[in-house]
Parts: sequence; C-alpha cells; structure tokens
Amino acid sequence: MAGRTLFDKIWDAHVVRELGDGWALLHIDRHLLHDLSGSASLADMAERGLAVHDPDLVFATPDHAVSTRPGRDGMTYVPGGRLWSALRQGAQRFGIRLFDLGESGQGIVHVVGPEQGIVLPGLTMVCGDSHTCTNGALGALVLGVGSSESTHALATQTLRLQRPRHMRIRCEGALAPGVTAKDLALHIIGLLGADAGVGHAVEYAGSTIEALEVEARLTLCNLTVELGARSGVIAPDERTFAYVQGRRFAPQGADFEAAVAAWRELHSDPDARFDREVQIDAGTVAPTVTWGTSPEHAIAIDARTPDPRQAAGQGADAIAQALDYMGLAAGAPIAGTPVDWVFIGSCTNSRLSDLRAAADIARGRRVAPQVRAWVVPGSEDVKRAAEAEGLHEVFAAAGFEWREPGCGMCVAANGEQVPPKARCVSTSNRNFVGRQGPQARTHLASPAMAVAAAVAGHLCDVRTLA
Ligand SMILES: CC(C)[C@H](C(=O)O)[C@@H](O)C(=O)O
Ligand code: SF4
Repeated sequence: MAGRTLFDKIWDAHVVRELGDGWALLHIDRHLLHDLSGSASLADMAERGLAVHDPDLVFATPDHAVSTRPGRDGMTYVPGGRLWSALRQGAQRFGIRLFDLGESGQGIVHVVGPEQGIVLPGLTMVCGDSHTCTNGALGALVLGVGSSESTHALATQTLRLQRPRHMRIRCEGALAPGVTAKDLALHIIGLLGADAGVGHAVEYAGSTIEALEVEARLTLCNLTVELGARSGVIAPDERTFAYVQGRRFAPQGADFEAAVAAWRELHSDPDARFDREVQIDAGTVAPTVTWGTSPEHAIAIDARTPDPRQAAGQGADAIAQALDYMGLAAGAPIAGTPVDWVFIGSCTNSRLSDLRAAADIARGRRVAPQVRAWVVPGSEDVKRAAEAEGLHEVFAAAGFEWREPGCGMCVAANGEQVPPKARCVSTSNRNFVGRQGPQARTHLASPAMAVAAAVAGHLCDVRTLA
C-alpha cells in the first residue's frame, strides 16, 4: 500500500461507509456551536423535530454577537441578545454543554476548542464557521461546515464528505526575531494567492513548523481558509502532547498515555503523495502587513504598495480599486501610513502568548493620542490568565482598553465597528471590504506589529520601534 498522508490516516479511521467517487460517510467526533450559526442549527433541529444524536460531543459558546464592553452581559448589544438567548435555549433543550458569559470555557469558539481539550489529535471536528481550520494545528481533521451539514452532523454525528486533494506547505529555516506565525501566514498567502488551496487539505510541515509553539501553530492554521482551503493540519508532536495534557476535556492519566501512543502514528508517511508541494524559505520572511482588501494583499513592512500601472489587465483594476478603498497611494511605502484604530484580538491572535507578545511591546510605552486601541482576549480563561500575570495593567497603563472575551471588532457582528474611512491595524484574519464596518479600512498584522502601530501612530516595523 502506498504511503498515506496524515489527513488520510485520520479520514480512514473515521469512515463509516464508503460512498464511491471519493465520497464517504465519516464519523464526527466533536461539534462546536457559536451564537450565529450554532443557534440557527439548533433552531433548525427543533423546527424539524430532530434529536441531537450525541449531545456529549457537542459544545456551545456565544462569541460573535455579544458585546465585549467591560461589564457586559448577553443583552448589552441588544440585537445580539436574541442570538445569545437562542443559543442558551437550544443548548438546554438538546442537553448540550454551554459555556456561557463569565464562565470558564466561554470565548471565541476556535480559541475554546483547543484550550479546553475538546479538540484532540486524530479527531474529526466540525463547526459552522470557516475558521474551524484553526484546530488542525493539533493534528485533527477539522472542517468549517454550512448550515445543512451542521444539522446533518447534529442529527447523525456523521457527515458525507468528498476526500480533498492534498497540498503540503513545507517551511524551512528559523523565523527572524520579531517575525511570528502571523507574518509567516500572511507571507504564504501573499506568495501563493487567496485561492491556492481551493479543493485541497493543507499540511504544514518542515523545521519552521516544528519549532513553533502550539499557539503559534493555531495562528498559522487559522489563516488556511484565507488560502482557499477548508482545513489545514500539522502533525502532532511532543509540543502538542504537552499542550493537551491536563486540559479539562482531554484524556487523563493512563488514558492520556494510551492516547499519546496512538497519536505518535499521526504523521504523513515518508512516501505519502501530495497533489501539490510548496517550499517556503521562512528565514527570509519580514514582519508582514496587508495593504489592500484581501489577505493575499500582503507585503513586507519595508515594501511599497503595488502600482496598477505596472500590472496587466484585470489585475490592474483590482489593485486600483483596493488602493482606492484603502485610501492609499500607488507605489508608496506602507510604513508611515497613519492609523486611527488598533484591534488586538480574534481567533487568529487572542491567546495568552499573543497577549504576552503585545504586552512586551506595550510595556513602558503609550498609545499615540489620536489612536484608539483595544485588547480583546480570546476566551474567559485567556482573560483570567492574562490578568493573573498583570497584562491588563500593562495595557491599561499604555492606554489600551481591556475588554471581555469574544470576536469583538473582527467581523463587527456585535455592533463594534471601525468608523467609515478610519484605518485599523487588526490582528484578525480578514481585511475584506466592509469587514470591520462600512468603509472601514483594515490592515492585518501580528500582535507586536499592531502594538507598534498603536504606539507610533502609523504602520511601522516593530524591530525599529523607538
Ligand atoms: C459568522 C461566521 C459564520 C463567519 C465564518 O464562517 O467565518 C465568521 O466567523 C467570519 O470570520 O467571517
Ligand atoms: S474572531 Fe473573527 S474570524 Fe474568528 S470566528 Fe470570530 S468573527 Fe470569525
């Protein structure tokens, strides 16, 4: 038998029935629900008189539509309150565990899954959210699903899926000081394009990936969907096992040891075949930011915006449009661009390690007077851990607002918007037109780069910050 990829190994272990033409019915080990798509799935189930097949494998938490204002409750953002109570009612009706506001386990669904040990190596997991790919960093087969797939999975604990093609992105070399997994991810998308992964499952491998901490791997995998791929995966290793050990829903004691023994088999065989292989020289990656309205509009901080006059055909129009929306000149240095807002948060960069990296730059500095800057921890547990270390005080002393856990300004589904034409440096994953509010302008960056921009008042290289 030919060698198998990591993805194949997890897939094969979950096939309930082969359906032909590459399709199979797969067992789904975990299902996560959030207030936007999850509340809708549960309402659909109720309306159709369906029962949840295995409520113990389903977990819910409000994140998108809840306010992150200090002292908030579920009704602080009134339009979102309806979704919050629908999620609560649905969870209660079907006997699903809900991590509610103020409780350990509440937070952005993709932060909570790994943090609580709900997502584990070798498992299959779905969630009605495109950034479910984040969880592949633990060596799990994870998929963002649509509403009918979500209902199917709730009702049957299975999903009918077509095996994707395989793509391996091999990253070699040590990241330079000041360069993070976020910069690497943006660099990769900038290089390959936002549709490079369509139809593929991505595996990240190589010495750079092996050297990344698990939380940094989560950041990298989070951006896989911005490459067009539904899932990204990293082979679990000693770092993964150490990360998982002791988490609330992870196996404990002898069960954990037995699980680790099985998890050690979860890697692509040396002779596994990939449909596409890409090599990335990670040692040359610089701190990277986006200039335009797609994550593929990524450039090194010391580079210039593109010039449509030097591009051909449709590409030129798209560049001109993006520059116009962003209020930027063609062929101009991106560094020095003045900034109005800074948002540190989202399922990309709101874990404890991200907040530590941000605090390291913020310590002893001040947010520029014209800038408004927020730090939104990814989960209740992240918030508590950060406060126990005094990070909230570092941020407050530097002039940042310290907020409650949730998606916050990432997609503005909770009314927290960047004002029209204001420019925001954001640690999130999407800079689409109107993403952070109508006419809002978003530059994606790492937490350290976002703090550097907040302090300088303009986009700048964190490595040269005064
Ligand atoms: C609202 C939700 C379904 C959506 C997603 O699928 O990703 C959101 O989380 C996003 O980041 O755009
Ligand atoms: S933080 Fe942003 S990207 Fe992540 S799930 Fe929430 S809205 Fe989507």
